[in-house]
This record gives sequence, structure tokens and C-alpha cells, in this order.
Amino acid sequence: MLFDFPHDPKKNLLPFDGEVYYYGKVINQQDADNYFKVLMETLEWRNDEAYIFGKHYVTKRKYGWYGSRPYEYKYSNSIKKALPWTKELKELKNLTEKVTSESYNSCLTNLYHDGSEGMAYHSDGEKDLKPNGAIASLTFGAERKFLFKHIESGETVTTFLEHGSLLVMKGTCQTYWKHRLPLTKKVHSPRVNLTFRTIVE
Ligand SMILES: O=C(O)CCC(=O)C(=O)O
Ligand SMILES: [Fe+2]
Repeated sequence: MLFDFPHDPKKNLLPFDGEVYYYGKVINQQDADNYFKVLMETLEWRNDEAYIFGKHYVTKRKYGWYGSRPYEYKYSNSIKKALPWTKELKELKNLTEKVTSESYNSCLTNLYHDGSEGMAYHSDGEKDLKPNGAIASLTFGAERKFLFKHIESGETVTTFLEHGSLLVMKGTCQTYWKHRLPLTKKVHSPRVNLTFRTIVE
């Protein structure tokens, strides 16, 4: 593991109203390649479903929900109970906790098959999450652009999430900023994203 980060994790990417730190690649190439393969193969990947104006939509993007206890995650009309940690998720949770000096008890996983899948602007302020708690995001596979948009001013901040990299959102970031993973025609390979979170018990 590298603890000599390629990016300055002390530099806040947001100009005001919250904190975002990009550590760059915290996992070496070989380990990141291996995690990517194993996570693709061993995690449970389900389609995301949504009801918008009474219409049922199933996204191509897949997701999973893991945790230290069977926490409930409410999505649209359905409730998902967290699955127990796999060996690799536990290892990555431990690594993320060590690097960020924070603790996490749950993880939302995302699988984007290519650039035709992404995530629209949102903030992660669900009421079950620890208020202003850190959310740590690990990326494996395709590098993707990631954007923040200030809710009031519309100001945007752009970063790129590399294979084996870590990004942390904390403080009032979820209150004042939304974030998204834009669609792109340039990416033709999959990306696995793990977002470690803290559910209030
Ligand atoms: O895929 C990503 O990098 C972001 C995912 C995300 O924002 C979320 O799961 O809330
Ligand atoms: Fe998010």
C-alpha cells in the first residue's frame, strides 16, 4: 500500500461550504486490478429501480448495500437490508479507515458498465446517515469525471477519479453541494465504486 499520496489530501477541493479531499491512487496497480476483478465477481449487483410519476424504471447501473449490521437503505419504494461484509470489502473498509482517520459501518456499491451509465446530481443527506459524516469513495476500473455543484451559486468543481483512488466528502458538503458522475462517450469499460458511510444506530 502507498501512504505517500500522489495528490495532496490536505487540499480542500471545495472553495467554501464543505470539504472534499482527493487522495489519488491509494492502492497500487496490481492490487487495484485484483480488487476490481474480485469485486465484480463476488459482490451482489442488482439493478436500481425507481418509480417516477408512477412509472417503473430499471437502471442499467447496478448497486449493492453492505454493512456491519443489516441496516435498512430506503430507495424509492423499496427497502434493502445491508448484506454482511465480504473479505475484500472488509479489507478496503479497514484501509479507508486508516487512510482517512474516520470509521464507517456501511457501504453503497455501484457498477457502471460503461460511459452510458452514470449518476445524476444528488447529495447524500439521507436522514439515517450521520450528520456531516465523512463519505469515502473508492474507484476501481475506468477513470471517470466527477463534478460538484453548489446548490445556491451553481459554481462547479471537477475532478477525475482514477483506478485505485480515494475521494472523501465531509463537513457540510452534502448540505451545500450536489455531486454527479456524468455520462460520457469516451469510456467503454466498467467502473466499480464503493462509498463507505456511517449509519446512525
Ligand atoms: O460513482 C461515484 O463515484 C459516485 C456514487 C455516488 O455518488 C453515490 O453512490 O452516492
Ligand atoms: Fe453520492
